[in-house]
Amino acid sequence: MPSEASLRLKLEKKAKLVGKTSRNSGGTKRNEGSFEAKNGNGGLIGKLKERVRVKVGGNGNDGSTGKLKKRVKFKGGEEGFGERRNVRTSDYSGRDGGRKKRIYSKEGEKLKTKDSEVVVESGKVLNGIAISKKKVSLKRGSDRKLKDEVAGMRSLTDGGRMWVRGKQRDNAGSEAKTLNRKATGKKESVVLATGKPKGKAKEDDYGSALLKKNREKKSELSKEKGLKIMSPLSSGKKKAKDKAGLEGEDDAETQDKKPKKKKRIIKIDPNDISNKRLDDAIGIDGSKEVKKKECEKEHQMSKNAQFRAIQPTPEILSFVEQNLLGRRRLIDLKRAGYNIELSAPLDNIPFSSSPERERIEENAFRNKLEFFAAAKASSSFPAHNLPEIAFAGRSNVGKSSLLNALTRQWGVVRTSDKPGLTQTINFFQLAKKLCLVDLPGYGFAYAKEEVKEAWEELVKEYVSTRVGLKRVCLLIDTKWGMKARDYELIELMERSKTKYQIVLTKTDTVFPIDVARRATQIEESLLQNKSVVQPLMMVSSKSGAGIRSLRTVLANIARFVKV
Ligand SMILES: Nc1nc2c(ncn2[C@@H]2O[C@H](COP(=O)(O)OP(=O)(O)OP(=O)(O)O)[C@@H](O)[C@H]2O)c(=O)[nH]1
Ligand SMILES: [Mg+2]
Repeated sequence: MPSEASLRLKLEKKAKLVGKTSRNSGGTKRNEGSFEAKNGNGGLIGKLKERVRVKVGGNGNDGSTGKLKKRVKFKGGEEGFGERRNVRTSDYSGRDGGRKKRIYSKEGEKLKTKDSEVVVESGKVLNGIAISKKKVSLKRGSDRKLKDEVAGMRSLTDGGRMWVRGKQRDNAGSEAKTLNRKATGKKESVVLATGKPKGKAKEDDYGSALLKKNREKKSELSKEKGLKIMSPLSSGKKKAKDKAGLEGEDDAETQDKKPKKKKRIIKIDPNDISNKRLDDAIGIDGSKEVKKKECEKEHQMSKNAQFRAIQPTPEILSFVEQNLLGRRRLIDLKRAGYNIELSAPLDNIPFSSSPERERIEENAFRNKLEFFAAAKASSSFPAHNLPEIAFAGRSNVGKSSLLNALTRQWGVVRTSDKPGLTQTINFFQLAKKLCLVDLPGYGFAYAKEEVKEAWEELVKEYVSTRVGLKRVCLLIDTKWGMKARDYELIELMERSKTKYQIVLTKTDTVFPIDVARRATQIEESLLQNKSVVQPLMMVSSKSGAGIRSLRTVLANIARFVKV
């Protein structure tokens, strides 16, 4: 019967195989068969299926003594098997013959045998064989063949690719090439690198059959998964190739087969108010507030940059220099002959000739400054029988101080570094010649909102309705410039056709160039205004700079005004 004949044939084949295996374990033949590799001391048998088993004779010529098996597990590379694979190798020590042992080697760990040492250098390699890793170093010359066996194992696990290291690279490499060529042919064969330059790997029926089977299985797998089987070792090189565009046709096909990732496009529904978008909400860390602050800072910076870009007119620059306006060192003033012990030293007129002094003494400001009325409401304003000059401006700008500086009568008008000291309209007269009016300030002040509003209303009423008001000195802090409330008052005075003159105060707090810049800036901003009186004045009640000039300008009002 044909079935009996085939059974008999199979039995005979098995019997043959058993005979060969026993010969190999004895170490008499070397590298015979694709799955057999032996060194001088022992045998190695590798089986590549889903698992690869390697037996290495640990000590002595009898390979049977070293039968301890280890299991090496590694994951297939990205383009590799795509599944876990097990590799079994024997323990190099060979002491615990026949007993299986699972060893997970770590990086740098040395696996010692009696005659050899295997060092795993890096990575996830879990055994001294280090199939998927870079370097396996072996010590002692006698174990060079073991190294070859390891290389042979690599060749197996690389799916037929030869991987030979060391001195035998050239020879073994050539062998590998030959055998690879064979493998690509119709008759598939698998070869172990023997490590012997002169030795030639021979095919074994059993081994080749196994490998063929294995290859078939792999190819089936790869077909199923649409992936090319590659070892983890070769995956790096493969990537490099991919980059260089050296991909073969097969690879290109494989790439084509890979499903392309679809880009997720998130559409925002403008009508959806269920969830606020990030832009609409204040971040948990207050990012919106931070952004706002940054914007403000940028704006501020740009404003400063704009201010620095102002080119002062030559007239203003010369005025600043002549009147020693701006921040000056007291030592310089002392050297120039000014008495810095006195208030407003620059108004001392130390080197003035007597006619000059007389002229100053003659004007209205030489007279005694007298307080005569205070008003909290328009109804309590005093009768207007003198030409009036009012001093308006933000709180703490230096209105009261300027009155003292102009008359050089310190202490008549109360001043304070606390904004909001003057809370009523205070009327002062200079010997029945001139009336000076100290107005409450507007803007920030230490007072209740309703009280401040009342002041503002009172000031607005005064400057727009007061009969006999000849000029309003609108005081602006040189450092800060014009603010919104200042423009508000200007608008009001423009409407009521009240004459006003801009006076920059506290010029001693900034550099001379900045005094000139501020003056130029304000003059330019008020070019269209009709009620503004030129020139713009610059003073410092502290240093006395510019006080004389202002005094002269204001004294002229009194001189030419007939009440
Ligand atoms: N450095 C400097 N400080 C000044 C100058 N003029 C006034 N001050 C100071 O500024 C502060 C406010 O001065 P005041 O004259 O009270 O200001 P104000 O405009 O009357 O203030 P309110 O009455 O609150 O509206 C005081 O501490 C003064 O010493 C000046 O020209 N230079
Ligand atoms: Mg005041």
